[in-house]
Order: sequence, then structure tokens, then C-alpha cells
Amino acid sequence: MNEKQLAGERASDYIKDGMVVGLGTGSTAYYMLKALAQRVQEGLSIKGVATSQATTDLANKWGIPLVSIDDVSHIDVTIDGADEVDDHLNGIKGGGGALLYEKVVAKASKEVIWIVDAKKKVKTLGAFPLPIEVLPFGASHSIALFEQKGLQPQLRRSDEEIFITDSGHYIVDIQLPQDENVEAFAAWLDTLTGVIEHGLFLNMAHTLIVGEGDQVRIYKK
Ligand SMILES: O=C[C@H](O)[C@H](O)[C@H](O)COP(=O)(O)O
Repeated sequence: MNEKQLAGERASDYIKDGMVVGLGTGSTAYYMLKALAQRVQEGLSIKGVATSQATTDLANKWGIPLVSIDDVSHIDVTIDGADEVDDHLNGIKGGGGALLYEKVVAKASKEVIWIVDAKKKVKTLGAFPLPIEVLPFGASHSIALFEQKGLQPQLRRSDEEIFITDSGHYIVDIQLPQDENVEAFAAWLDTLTGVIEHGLFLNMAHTLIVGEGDQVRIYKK
């Protein structure tokens, strides 16, 4: 079994009968969804809140019941992947472009669990480019600002076309400055007009499940 599968399957154990569950996006969340679908088939009763169209499609295909985030007062637990996670359980997300809905769902959740393979557990965030979701209107000005700050922005593309998020925005991938405090950098990003959201998820995860070789390691905040 690969590390992503180990982490994803273990995470599905955290889902209990009657819960509203935030369903993450990506190749690791895929395994959690698969394990959850199996449990639903065996009689587990949950309601899922999907974080992307891709996850909605998988849940529909596998018979996981979904509700809209606006039809629930809270989410009991959200299980999602991440691109990098440090020792404080701060992370970078958005490698698959789902960061906006993922952050909205995480913020509505009582508990957030991340599932990753071992290479994503890092000492310092920033080897993975930081995804910034920007408004298409004026995107060239957002990119110019990042360029001016030395952040090496790259407008994300998919098969030559500009990548469009589920909510109709662009993604600009930048290099996280290594000499700057991540909280301060996230706070600066939050002030920028035209920036819809960014992939720094700070103080959001409570539990990290890492598939490492043929073992699972669990870290708590
Ligand atoms: O936008 C995508 C999400 O943040 C994913 O959860 C993240 O990129 C990790 O994906 P994967 O498990 O495929 O590496």
C-alpha cells in the first residue's frame, strides 16, 4: 500500500456515524473518499461537504451523500490533503487549485485532519510554490506586484490554457520568501486587492496523519 493510501485510509477511521464531514481534494483525499464510500456502503450515515467539483464527482460516483455547505451550521471534521506541512501543522495547500473552497470548509470545521505522504512533512515551508488565487480582472497587475516583490510569479496553466479554479479565478504560483515570517507574509497577502485567497493555511489543522513507508504517524497540534 502506498503512503497516500495508508494516510487516507487511516483518516477515514475518524469519521463517525451522524457526522457532517468536509471532503478534501486531491490524490491523497482520493483514498480517504474511497475508504469512506466503503463504510457508507456498509451502513455508515454521514453528510459530506465537498471542497471541489472533482471531489463532488467522486462522491457522486461512489455514493457518498453530499450537502451544500450553506445547508449545515457546522462541519464536524474535515479531512484533506496538503502540499507541505511543518512541525507546527502550518501548511501550504492549493497544488490542485482547490484552496479557496478548502479554506472555507476548513474554517467552518470543528476539527481539521490533514493526510500526507512522508516527503510533504518539512522543517520550513516554501520549497513548494505558494498558490495564490487571484481575480482574472486585473490579474496582470497582481502578477506585476509579485514580480516587483521578487516573488517569481507564474500564472498557472493547464495544457497551454490558463488554469481556471472552480470559482472562476486564476492561480498565480509564487516563491515564499525564506527570510520572512509566514504569519506576516500571509497577513500581507490578505491585504491585497485582487487576491481572493492564498494557500498558506496557518493554525487550521489539528491533526496530521503521515504515511511513512509502511507505517502511519499521527501528529497533534
Ligand atoms: O488544491 C489542492 C489541495 O490543496 C490538495 O489537497 C493538495 O494539493 C494535496 O494534493 P495531493 O494529495 O494530490 O498531493
